[in-house]
Amino acid sequence: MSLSNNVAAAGPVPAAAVASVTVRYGQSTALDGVSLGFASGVTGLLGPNGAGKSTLLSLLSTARRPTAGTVTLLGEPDPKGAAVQRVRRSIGVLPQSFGFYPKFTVLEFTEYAAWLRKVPSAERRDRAREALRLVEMEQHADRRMGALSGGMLRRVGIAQAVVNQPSLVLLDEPTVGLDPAQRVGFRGLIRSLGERCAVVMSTHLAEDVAHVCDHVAVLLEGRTRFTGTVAELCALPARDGGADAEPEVNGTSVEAGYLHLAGAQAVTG
Ligand SMILES: Nc1ncnc2c1ncn2[C@@H]1O[C@H](COP(=O)(O)OP(=O)(O)OP(=O)(O)O)[C@@H](O)[C@H]1O
Repeated sequence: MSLSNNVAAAGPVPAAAVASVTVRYGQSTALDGVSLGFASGVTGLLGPNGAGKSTLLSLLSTARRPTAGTVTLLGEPDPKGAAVQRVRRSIGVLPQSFGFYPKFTVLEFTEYAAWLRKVPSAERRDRAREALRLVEMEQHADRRMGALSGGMLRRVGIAQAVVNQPSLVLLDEPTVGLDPAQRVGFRGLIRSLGERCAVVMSTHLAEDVAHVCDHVAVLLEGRTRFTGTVAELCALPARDGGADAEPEVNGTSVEAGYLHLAGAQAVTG
């Protein structure tokens, strides 16, 4: 794909990931010739249930390979074998739900994640503490995982995703299940992550996109329906309706832009 088509093509930062892919599950097509690039900052993947967001994230995490097409990750085109292992060390993933042994302490769990990501043993404890500091969970390092609130668990989920100091962080609906105050705090955390590396975040929540994302890709039925800045998404209804007012970028205008593309389908699922 040409970088001029990228979600996040602006600036001199090379793309952390470029996917030009089709994915089929048996007879059904989950991604149909999707071409997207992801660079620094936070890119939101917006789309209704079944649009293909999680499938795209699974390609970017190397958990799945496309049926057709290629995924270039951190400069490595179509990584296989040793290249996959190398690339995985620089990727962090927060899945929609993650398993853990409830008796693990927060620190033990985060160190375990560091071990999984092949962080050298001499560095694991320091990296785990640093990741917990980033998500403001250091003071809870000795608490058992099974005793954490939902919001705390999401924070530890981010800590385990960044413990290997990744260049690419993939977050699958990171704010689901958080109360409004936690969601606001979490958005700040994700924004600050986007200042260090490329973050790709799937979400159903227009408010999250408005407050967190630099760029947005809208997926509908396995196809890319829109790529651009959040302001460009918000401007769509006014542009196509002929109005010349610049809409303010907020959750309502992101939702209006999205609904303009998606017809009657609701953003929240
Ligand atoms: N393992 C699988 N086997 C068969 N079909 C699948 C599988 N995983 C996903 N699909 C199908 O692929 C399509 C895309 O699913 P995907 O989970 O990527 O969408 P999504 O946008 O993440 O949805 P949601 O917002 O509900 O999480 C859907 O039609 C889904 O039913």
